[in-house]
Amino acid sequence: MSQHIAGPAALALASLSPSQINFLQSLPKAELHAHLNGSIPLSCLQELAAQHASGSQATEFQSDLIRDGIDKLQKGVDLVEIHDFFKLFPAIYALTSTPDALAFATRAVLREFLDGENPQCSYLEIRTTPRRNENMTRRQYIEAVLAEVEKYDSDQAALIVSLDRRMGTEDAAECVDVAIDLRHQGRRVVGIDLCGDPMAGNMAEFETHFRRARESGLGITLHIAETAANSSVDTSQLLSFQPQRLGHATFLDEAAKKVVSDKRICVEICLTSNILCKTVPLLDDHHIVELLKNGHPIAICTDDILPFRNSLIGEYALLLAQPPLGLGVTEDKVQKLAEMSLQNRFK
Ligand SMILES: CNc1ncnc2c1ncn2[C@@H]1O[C@H](COP(=O)(O)O)[C@@H](O)[C@H]1O
Repeated sequence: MSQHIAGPAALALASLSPSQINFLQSLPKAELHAHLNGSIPLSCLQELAAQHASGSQATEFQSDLIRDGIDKLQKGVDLVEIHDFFKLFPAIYALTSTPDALAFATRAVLREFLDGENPQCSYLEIRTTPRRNENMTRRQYIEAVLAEVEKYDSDQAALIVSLDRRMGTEDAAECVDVAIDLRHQGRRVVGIDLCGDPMAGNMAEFETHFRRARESGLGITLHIAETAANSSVDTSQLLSFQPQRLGHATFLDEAAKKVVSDKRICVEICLTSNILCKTVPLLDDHHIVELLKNGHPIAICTDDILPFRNSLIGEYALLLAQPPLGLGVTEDKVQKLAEMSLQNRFK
């Protein structure tokens, strides 16, 4: 594991015995909610920054943006609230703006999760939002990432294409078109996600895109009710897209909770992310407590290991560690949760 971990996951991990750590490392488990550009190892980003600085095209504005962004990530981000989180990405995006740089970053992310003596997981569904710029089309973006994903076995890695809540309908349609087309060609695109600033966009406009994706056999996962400000209308609109999985689902109202519970929709749980983005004050207040009590399907995930400085083993340590550092879940139960994550992968 090369990623430096810090914060709640690191404290929980440090409190475990060597045999508990061995237990967590040996558990087969799936990482189902990891954003590509939020999961780039810092050392890889620094290498991309060095290449960028030596390139002739670097403008002063971009160089300052990148230096400032890397500096923040290196020190460890301290978010006042979730909206600060999204401001981290322009610097990262400046470094992953060509197919080569994107492929380089994707290789590093895949290695981080899947390679080495103690890989973080046995199966990874990496997700990313296709960007178009002067160097690449959205299709070229997806193909650059997918080519790296497909270097791994189909039981190890797959791609989810993310739509951003801020996307216009034509851009969203283009992403879904490419995902469907690649899937029809037998390529390893397994799902469509909806992510981005939780307050942006009109979800009614996404209905047609998710219907088409569903009808083509792609899995659907949606960031939902990530902040207290997300409305019931927004939440019920998203549930009408018939997702198989939900990201965060922190602030579901009672009606939404009933739908999620009745349909046993898997919730992708990102403990460190929610605590650092301050949507959940303490581990004990996290909605995982209720989901665990109800035996609801969940998958433990990292979200963005670059800014959150966590790891999948660290997130599992938050389950196993004794309170107040962790939730004190038994090994038997942790094992079942790891199995559950594998059962909820997209096909
Ligand atoms: C903290 N919780 C979150 N909530 C919502 N969206 C998030 C997110 N974490 C990451 N993203 C989304 O993923 C993008 C980065 O990866 P890709 O460029 O797609 O690979 C971010 O720009 C944001 O839109």
